[in-house]
Amino acid sequence: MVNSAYISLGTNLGDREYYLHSALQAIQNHIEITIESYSSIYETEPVGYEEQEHFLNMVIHVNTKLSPFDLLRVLQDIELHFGRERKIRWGPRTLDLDILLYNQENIETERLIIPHPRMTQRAFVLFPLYEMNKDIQIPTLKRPVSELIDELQDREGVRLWKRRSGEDVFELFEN
Ligand SMILES: Nc1ncnc2c1ncn2[C@@H]1O[C@H](COP(=O)(O)OP(=O)(O)OP(=O)(O)O)[C@@H](O)[C@H]1O
Ligand SMILES: Nc1nc2c(c(=O)[nH]1)N=C(CO)CN2
Repeated sequence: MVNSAYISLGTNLGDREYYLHSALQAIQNHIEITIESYSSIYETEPVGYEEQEHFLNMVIHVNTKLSPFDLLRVLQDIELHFGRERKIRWGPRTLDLDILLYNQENIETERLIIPHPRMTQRAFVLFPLYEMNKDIQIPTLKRPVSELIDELQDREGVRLWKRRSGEDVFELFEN
């Protein structure tokens, strides 16, 4: 069975664009994952731990035969390959790959929680997700992403950085 998943990408250390493109390539190269669509790339102010550089964030939609647990393992291997170290909670990182949604499933285990437990309060996740699919439902809440955006406490600090202009072509966004 082919499953539909949304994955968020984040980076705020080193050559941020290199890490995003490398992660996309590594995901695309996996034989059991196909990237169906990409959001634009957003530059975002850090949330949670504020004494750090701005992030680049984006969301992708993939089809995969992998279970959610196998998908998590693949993403964690890619994070590690690109030098991810876990030092400070919500602190700086070369690459962070989170599973936001997996079909319309609700999973609650020690290793994996889907929908991602903090996604509904994170403008840096909801804006790119909304760009890709305005009607997508968050299964635990049974509400569309558009309503969550309306209710966000803090929607500042998320700026379009590179607009998606083709299948995998990004153009610098001119203000
Ligand atoms: N939906 C999910 N996607 C990715 N990791 C998850 C998910 N649910 C639970 N986890 C677990 O969270 C652990 C910590 O992940 P990570 O270090 O990326 O957290 P973080 O990025 O610092 O913070 P946050 O989880 O708030 O984004 C992982 O080891 C993983 O087992
Ligand atoms: N703007 C922004 N802030 C964050 C991010 C992120 O990807 N973007 N990731 C975090 C830990 O997952 C903590 N804070």
